[in-house]
Amino acid sequence: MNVLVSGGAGYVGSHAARMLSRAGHEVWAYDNLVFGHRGAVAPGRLIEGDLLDKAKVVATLREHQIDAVMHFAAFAYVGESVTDPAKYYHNNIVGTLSLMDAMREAGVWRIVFSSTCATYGEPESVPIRETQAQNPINPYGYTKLVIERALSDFAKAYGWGYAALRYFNAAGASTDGDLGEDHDPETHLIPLVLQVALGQREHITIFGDKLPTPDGTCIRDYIHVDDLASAHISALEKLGRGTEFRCNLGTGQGTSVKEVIDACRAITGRPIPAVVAPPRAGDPPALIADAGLARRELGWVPRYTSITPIVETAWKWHESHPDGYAD
Ligand SMILES: NC(=O)c1ccc[n+]([C@@H]2O[C@H](COP(=O)([O-])OP(=O)(O)OC[C@H]3O[C@@H](n4cnc5c(N)ncnc54)[C@H](O)[C@@H]3O)[C@@H](O)[C@H]2O)c1
Ligand SMILES: O=c1ccn([C@@H]2O[C@H](COP(=O)(O)OP(=O)(O)O[C@H]3O[C@H](CO)[C@H](O)[C@H](O)[C@H]3O)[C@@H](O)[C@H]2O)c(=O)[nH]1
Repeated sequence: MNVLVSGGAGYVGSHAARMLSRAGHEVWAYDNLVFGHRGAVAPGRLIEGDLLDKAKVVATLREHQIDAVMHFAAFAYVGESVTDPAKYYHNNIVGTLSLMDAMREAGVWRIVFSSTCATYGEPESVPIRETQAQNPINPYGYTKLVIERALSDFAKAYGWGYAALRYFNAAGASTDGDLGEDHDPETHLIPLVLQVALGQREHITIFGDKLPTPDGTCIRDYIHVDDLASAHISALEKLGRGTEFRCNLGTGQGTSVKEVIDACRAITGRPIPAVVAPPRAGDPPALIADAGLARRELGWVPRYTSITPIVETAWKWHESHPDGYAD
């Protein structure tokens, strides 16, 4: 297929674009480079543009005879979405609806969408199944839920085929160390811990150590970025007219903040000072996917099921790219 990857110069999108291309698809990344990196995209495959520039999206879809869109482009800082919700509603909802209008105009009806476990809000129980209620507790999660709903309506009314993939915590980097996580500002746990290992930060702050978990720190389900990418390709290949597919992408394994830090100490061999601070507002103590549906429906099996190999790939990237893509 000819695939347009929105946000293809970003962290998850760049890994997916490369895997798509290696699987034999023709791939173009569409990114405004607000957070993306030129160096994360194969030469000649980056189209610089904004989701909100509908005319440019339509022209791009037509010029490259696009069959499907993988839609990663969004803003994704949970905290900022609370303090500046307008920015999130505008980019993640208006921007995505503009992309969807452009797809209709160009006759493109297949889309794989980056959703999030943040659409569940405070989980009713853990592990989280797709049947749980979705009650997001921040604007970021709500913007993603709105698009899930819009996609469902488009599937019913216009015969679109879509997959909304609810990632848990994306982590790790490509095994060859060429692609990795480079966010500015960085807020995610693993890159922050590895920046401490590199001497770029003095310590890692643990947000709470008296939570109702076995070691008192937050538990998350870390899913390798290449496993996310392979799930996207499996989902894409499954889309027919009217297909509606919504599923979690996680390993089903929980890892605590302390366990992540210990894994980073063991892998880097460097001391990583940690300081305990109060819990971060809105952080549920434990988020773990029930990952059964993706396995059953997509035949998808994550390659990375424990934190050690995930951190090993992340360390390979951070050690060889201490300044990220340096662009
Ligand atoms: N990283 C995670 O743990 C995680 C978890 C759940 C869901 N997600 C979702 O996955 C997707 C990718 O996340 P990421 O971590 O790779 O983020 P990222 O910021 O690295 O990538 C997003 C890319 O989209 C681009 N972009 C943003 N707005 C755009 C616009 N209006 N027009 C064109 N390009 C635009 C940015 O420049 C960036 O390159 C996001 O939709 C995010 O909400 C991420
Ligand atoms: O300096 C830090 C940073 C994080 N944490 C903890 O580490 C865990 C992971 O935090 P991240 O910020 O790496 O990830 P989140 O779980 O907050 O966020 C992820 O899940 C969200 C849904 O809740 C969104 O989908 C978001 O895009 C995605 O990165 C959390 O328990 C957090 O409290 C720390 O202790 N110290």
